[in-house]
Amino acid sequence: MHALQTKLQRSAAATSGVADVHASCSRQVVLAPVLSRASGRQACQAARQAAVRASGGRVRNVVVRAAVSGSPFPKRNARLVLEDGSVWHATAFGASGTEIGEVVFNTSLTGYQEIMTDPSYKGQFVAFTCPHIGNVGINFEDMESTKCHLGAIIVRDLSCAVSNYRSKMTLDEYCKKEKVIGLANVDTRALTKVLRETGCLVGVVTTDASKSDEELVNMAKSWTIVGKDLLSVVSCTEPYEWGKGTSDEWEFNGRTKATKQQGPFHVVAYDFGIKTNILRRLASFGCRITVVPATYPASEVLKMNPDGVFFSNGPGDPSAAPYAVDNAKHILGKKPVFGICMGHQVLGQAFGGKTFKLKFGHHGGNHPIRYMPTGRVEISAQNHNFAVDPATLPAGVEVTHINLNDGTCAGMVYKDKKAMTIQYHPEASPGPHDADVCFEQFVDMMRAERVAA
Ligand SMILES: NC(=O)CC[C@H](N)C(=O)O
Repeated sequence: MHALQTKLQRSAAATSGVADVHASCSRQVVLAPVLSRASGRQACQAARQAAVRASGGRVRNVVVRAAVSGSPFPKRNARLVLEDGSVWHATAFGASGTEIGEVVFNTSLTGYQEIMTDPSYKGQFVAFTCPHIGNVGINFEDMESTKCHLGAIIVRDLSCAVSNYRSKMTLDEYCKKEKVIGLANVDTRALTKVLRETGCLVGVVTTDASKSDEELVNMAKSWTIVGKDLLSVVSCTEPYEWGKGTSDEWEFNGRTKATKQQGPFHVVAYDFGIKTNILRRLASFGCRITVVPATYPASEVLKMNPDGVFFSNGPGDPSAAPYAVDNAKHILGKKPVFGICMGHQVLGQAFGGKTFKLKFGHHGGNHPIRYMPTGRVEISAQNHNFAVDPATLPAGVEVTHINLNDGTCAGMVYKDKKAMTIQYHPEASPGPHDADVCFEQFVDMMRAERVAA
């Protein structure tokens, strides 16, 4: 029996390319650890065929199971150490090393890839409340930027089998490629409860066993995201043109056609860490976009005489990039402007308002927003830790959108200055489409300006 087991093991290992196939106590059961290169199903199928062949027909009903516990990825230990002194032990995947960042939790059920490639997460670690992450792998179409800017991801259960027709690599492989540290087997529900109680905390993740917990706590205590200019870190360095819209399956409301016919509208977009789907949606609504670096002088933007200027999403503290606020002040009133997320905060400051840090921010795909002029409620995709304080805004600025979870300002219109802003993500990536209409409103502003001129 032992000999047969060994034979089964060896042949299954050789055929399936699995390094360490082993039989369990029942000789018909072969465990096939899922290699990152082969999908779980492929590895199991190959192991089954090889085992049947090797038994010379004696064992027909070979049961192959993907060996889930520990073996799909060589087990490496990791820790997340928070500034409150707590130590969270984890299994590492992705890159090795030590990183520091602010820990936020994201409640989206889908879209981990879009979240990971959103440059607004620079300086942060994302803990996913969705307990199962990695199941659809990574594809090449849903990237929100060319790289991963966040410092680490923290998950409850890393899916070892990938099942999606577009998947090109596993999450583990992607994290290795992008040098992002992954932490699995963390009780993300407990972690989220801590962050909700105490507010956002700075943390250190490490795969380095030589560092003491105390050393890591001190590291976490000595760092803050407040006051750090991260816009210029993630921004493009040279201007570039963008004209490609989203694919046809995005035309769910038939609205882009009408605006397209009135275009093209030339938009200059400040890249504070712009998400690609914002550019695609603007293009779908008939815009030709010139993307410029975060520090690009407003005078140069105005020289291009665009129809409108867009201020993008971006990471970190809006008060740490005074140059962006100065540029916005220079442009305000001269051209129709639209700001999303960081762009909303930068414009809020340019209007004369102040921003402040929320306790644990908004990160998810299910935040209800009320559009005040009509009372319509939108479900929105959100990712921000700072907010505009409406009490500091001058007369003339209308708060048009309210986050119904906590009543914070989620959108503004400053009619006299031809400005509109929203604090969340109408590009729906990841998230619902409810706010897509914002792009149309921006185009309407630009058209009205053309007519008036
Ligand atoms: N998505 C964004 O633009 C985020 C804005 C800003 N970094 C914040 O945390 O509030």
